[in-house]
Amino acid sequence: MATTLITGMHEPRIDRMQPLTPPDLLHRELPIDEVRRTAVTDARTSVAAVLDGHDDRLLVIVGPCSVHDPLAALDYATRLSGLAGTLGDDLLVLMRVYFEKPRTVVGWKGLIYDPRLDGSGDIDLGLRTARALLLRVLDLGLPVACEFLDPLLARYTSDTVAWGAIGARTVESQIHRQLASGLPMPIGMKNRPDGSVTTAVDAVLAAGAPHVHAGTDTTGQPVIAHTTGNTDCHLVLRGGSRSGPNFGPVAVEDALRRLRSADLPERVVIDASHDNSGKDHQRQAGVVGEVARQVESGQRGIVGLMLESFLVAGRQDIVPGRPLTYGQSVTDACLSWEATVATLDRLALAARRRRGTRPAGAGHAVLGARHA
Ligand SMILES: O=C[C@H](O)[C@H](O)COP(=O)(O)O
Ligand SMILES: C=C(OP(=O)(O)O)C(=O)O
Repeated sequence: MATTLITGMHEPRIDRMQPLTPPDLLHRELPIDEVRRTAVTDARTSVAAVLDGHDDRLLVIVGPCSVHDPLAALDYATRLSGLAGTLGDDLLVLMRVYFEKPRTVVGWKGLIYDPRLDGSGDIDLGLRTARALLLRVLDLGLPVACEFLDPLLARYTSDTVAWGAIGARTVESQIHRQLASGLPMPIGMKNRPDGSVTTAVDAVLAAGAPHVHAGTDTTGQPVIAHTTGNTDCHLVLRGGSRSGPNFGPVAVEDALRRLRSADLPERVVIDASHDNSGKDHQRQAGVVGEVARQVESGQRGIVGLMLESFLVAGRQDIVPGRPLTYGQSVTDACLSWEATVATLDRLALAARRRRGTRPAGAGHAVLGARHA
């Protein structure tokens, strides 16, 4: 399909256009059967229950910064599904299976955009590879988390996803807030890269409201979409380039206060990576330690954590002609598998200890309330 060129266009800055398989054809080629569909629906319900405080486990979204090698991702998923089962009484574990990378300037944009990692940009192959991997991860019994970056691509994979993110670079975009308002899973809104939490609170409010927007249906046909609003949206604290980390008790209380003032449920997910760790993977464990202390001292506003983790610690550059280290990130630096196990054990202990603490009275009374 990728070789057919679309002709007759006179766009001076478009070199060429190629057809892209519409979502429904890809769905037919790589179907989500009833068993997987039920698993995704159940996982979304479980995530919402943790967000609402009806389930006292911690939500943990963990996995590579980006998938670049489906085999290594599946290897990781196999290990994580075992660990998720062992810790399942205390943690609700989802795997980060991220295929779209929002870049600060330029760089490799993820497996969907460039599955060969060589700039050839075969998005058709990327979507096929991504969907096939998502189905295999589901078959391991592991729910999946993704970032939704290009609204046009969301329908290719959204039926497999239990938790979605709107990233720091797009959280201020009305287009992404509209998208989130119609998506069927809970969506985490990240604070802006500079650290603005207000922008993400605004995004939670905006996505909770109904919208009418232009989009495409699963056949690729342009449509006017009328959304109902997504009340499972919530804040993700990822630190900021100007304001610094925001995982400590003061920053967490400040975020919860902002949510309360906006009449939103007081709940935050904390991203241990990005500007909370200065993108230094070794510092993620320190962030988790601090967050675990808050959780076990009874902080119920912290409903979950995000970790960037892969098989091998650190990161590597994509260099043409140089083989890549198996299981190591090609975007942000990740925790090793061994460090991940220790980190998740620590979080499970914190969730257990929190069960033994008394819920704070007035402060968290709105936990569990659904935003109208
Ligand atoms: O999570 C990945 C990166 O933080 C994000 O895509 C931005 O990366 P960049 O600043 O290297 O472009
Ligand atoms: C790009 C990411 O994060 P952020 O939007 O917080 O930079 C990510 O989680 O992959």
